[in-house]
Amino acid sequence: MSEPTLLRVADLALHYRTRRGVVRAVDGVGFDLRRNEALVVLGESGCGKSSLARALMRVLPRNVQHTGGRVMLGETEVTALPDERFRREVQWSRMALVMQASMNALNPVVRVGEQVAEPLRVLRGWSRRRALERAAEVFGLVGVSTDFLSRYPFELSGGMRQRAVLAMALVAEPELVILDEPTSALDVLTQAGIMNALKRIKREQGTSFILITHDVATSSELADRVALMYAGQFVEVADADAFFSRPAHPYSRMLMASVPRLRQRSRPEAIPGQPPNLFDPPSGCRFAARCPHRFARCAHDPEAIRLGERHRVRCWLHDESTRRGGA
Ligand SMILES: Nc1ncnc2c1ncn2[C@@H]1O[C@H](COP(=O)(O)OP(=O)(O)OP(=O)(O)O)[C@@H](O)[C@H]1O
Repeated sequence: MSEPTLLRVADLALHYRTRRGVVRAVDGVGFDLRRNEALVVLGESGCGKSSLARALMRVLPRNVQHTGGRVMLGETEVTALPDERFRREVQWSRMALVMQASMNALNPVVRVGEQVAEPLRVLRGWSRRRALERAAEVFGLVGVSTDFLSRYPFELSGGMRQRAVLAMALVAEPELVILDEPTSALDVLTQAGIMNALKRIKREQGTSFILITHDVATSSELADRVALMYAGQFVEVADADAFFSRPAHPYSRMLMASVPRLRQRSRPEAIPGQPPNLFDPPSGCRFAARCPHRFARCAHDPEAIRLGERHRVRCWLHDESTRRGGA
């Protein structure tokens, strides 16, 4: 039996105000996530992945011009909560974020265990001792010896610091953890160790994850679902098996062909051209300028077309009338 839905996101938007105009970094993103499910969000640099995480967690810079959409976490309409209630009832306790490069943001003069325990002291009012006991438990979960609880960040390797940051995100037992490029600054063995820890946590704790990355190979092991983001939008969302074996969007197919593989004789293919400018994205399909299959209909914004029960693709090629030859 499938798990119940944990997160429903509809029409999520985050636009920034800049001197050059408005940047539409997240522009109408929608998806569902079940409990105990991991969604990997893939996409080229600058397509809006970190902004998506910020919008979900309300970690917003000052120059926000517009936020929009609806986010439901279980039965809670998160987007309807005032900031203060969101911070008290959702941030860290139900939804936690490990931001890009956050392992470098640990406080250098506070022992690691104290930092990991802090959300429990602030959010739940736990005593120092009780919070440290829970921190020790979570250290075990993420594969860090409890000896490190009393160390300072500079005494830990990069991999250990990243695990400590992960422990901090997990300490209050959130239902959902969002990880933004959690392993990109680390060597491959350390990356693999952290991905294994995530898999174990998912299995043992039933946590849901949104893992943001541009690293297709590393992320594929954890993924139950995959979303491919392009120019502020999700162009395809599917079960991982379907995405990796039968990608439907031309951009997904080109992305998969660009991933280097062991034993592959031919060179991986680069995707020609550049993503569109997010100041003034084109009015039709945003990938059309780079797409070898573009046709007249691509001048209109494609809808999210349903290919299977949980497979959506934003491409006119998959529309019934195109397939019948009526485009
Ligand atoms: N505070 C901001 N003000 C203005 N523009 C911003 C701001 N933050 C991000 N952007 C722009 O929004 C777009 C999306 O950025 P974002 O960091 O979300 O992309 P990303 O896919 O996470 O990229 P990367 O993989 O390089 O981190 C980019 O064009 C970026 O320059």
